[in-house]
Amino acid sequence: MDFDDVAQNAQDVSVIFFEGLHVAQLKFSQKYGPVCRFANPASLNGATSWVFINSPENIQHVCATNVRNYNRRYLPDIYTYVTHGKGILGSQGEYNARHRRLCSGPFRNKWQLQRFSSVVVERSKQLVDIFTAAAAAQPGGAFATDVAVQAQRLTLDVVGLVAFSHDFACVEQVRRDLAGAAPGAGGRSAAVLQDRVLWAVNTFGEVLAQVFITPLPLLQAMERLGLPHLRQLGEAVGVMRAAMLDVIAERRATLAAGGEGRDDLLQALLTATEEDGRGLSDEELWEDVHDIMGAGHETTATTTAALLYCVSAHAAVRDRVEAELDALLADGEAPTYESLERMPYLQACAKEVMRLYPAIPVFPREAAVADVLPSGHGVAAGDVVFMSSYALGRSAEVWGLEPLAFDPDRFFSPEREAAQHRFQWLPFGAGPRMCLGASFAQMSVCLMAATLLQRFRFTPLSPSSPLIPVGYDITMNFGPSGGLRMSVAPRQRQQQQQQ
Ligand code: HEM
Repeated sequence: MDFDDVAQNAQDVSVIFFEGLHVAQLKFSQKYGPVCRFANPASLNGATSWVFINSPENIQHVCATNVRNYNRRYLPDIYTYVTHGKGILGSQGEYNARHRRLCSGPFRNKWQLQRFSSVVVERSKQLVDIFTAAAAAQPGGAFATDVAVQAQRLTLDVVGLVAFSHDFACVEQVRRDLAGAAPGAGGRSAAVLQDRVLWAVNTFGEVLAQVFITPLPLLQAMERLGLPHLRQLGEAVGVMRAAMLDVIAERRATLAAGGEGRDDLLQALLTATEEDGRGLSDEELWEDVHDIMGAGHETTATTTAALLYCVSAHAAVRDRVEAELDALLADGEAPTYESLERMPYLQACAKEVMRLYPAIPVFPREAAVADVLPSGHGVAAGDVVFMSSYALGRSAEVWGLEPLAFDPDRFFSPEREAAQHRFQWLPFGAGPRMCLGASFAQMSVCLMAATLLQRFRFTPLSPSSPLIPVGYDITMNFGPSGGLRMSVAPRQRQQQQQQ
């Protein structure tokens, strides 16, 4: 079947470049239907065309039925430039599959997840204590803060502890922040940065986003000219690499001396061996741990912040979440891994948040050979097939009328959930390159939100609209509204309110 040709006029190109691929994908599906072909505007990687698909049936074909033809993730040239095909995110084929196997173990294993859940809850409780003190210090018993910044601090602590038992102590920074200085304005506020490693983590993400679709020859020219972007990127990678190699050397020395190991990702990787008995080199180890931190930190933070916002901005939803938490947990009792499954409504809220605000909005693949999609549209060898959880999540064809309404019952009502296609809710992507931290992320987001919503009521200040105006660089951010500023006040348990 021919494409109802072809999205490539100047207006369409400007949507891609100025509004982003995720918005383009949504707009093109509204304008041209669920499949459209786009002559590659940047000639990246020599691919012939970009094919945008936005229907669960076609996505199922690419990510499951004929996945062999699409098992290469399309990677912008900057990835190859930085990672040289190493790490999990920037690699392909057998290297990627091998490293995914090694790294995903701890994030799937129930025992490890349970252990990681205590890290999440302990650090969230520390934040609760800090918030409680900050509220008590205010005459009105409430204070205002950028919840996106605080969620970023919380998740950076959690991911550091879980990945390599390093405590960034960012949550402690919240205490100092609330005691005096004005709260930071955005997700990457300078106030978050406590040491050079944190500077490096954030600079890495920022610069990567700035040169995201710059083709390789241009990157090489920028390097020759010594432009600041790439110099900063190189410096950030150098700082992260040196810090991580120190941690690895220290841990290897402890193990060699018969010292006690740790229950973290690094330990799992240090002791992992391939069938041929070979372990990972230090270089391979640092790339993998770095990727897990990079992929897991901001994604989990922004999702948690968006969840706190959405629940708080919808009074009826907030009342149901509070009722669920108060019925389940006694006064002062912290949520646990086990109690999560008895929070179906909060879990439904988290899913609804990820439908509207997926932290990573697109997941592209390259076609190895020519193929025909279930819709009858042809794909040529080398085409890049773009799929977008953002466009899928906001599609009226997929979700019915009012796709932008925040309605957690889509995932709470068994009948409504049963009517959904298996490939229509995909915030973690799908297929062999799907997010390997999905279970850990869902658990962390819900446990952090439960610990905070159990004790506080959040009131959105800025923005205050039901729909959050989000932006995307590599991952989602709240730049368009300058953060997620909310007032935070301790709340009474619902039973107490009724007395
Ligand atoms: C709410 C939080 C998160 C969201 C929404 C999210 C989403 C995603 C998405 C959409 C992808 C690309 C999938 C694809 O191409 O099909 C991805 C990849 C990845 N994610 Fe996550 N992620 C989250 C948290 C995490 C966490 C906590 C970790 C680590 C513990 C993690 C580790 C990874 C890794 C390593 C990859 C690359 C996989 C590969 O290239 O083979 N993510 N994530």
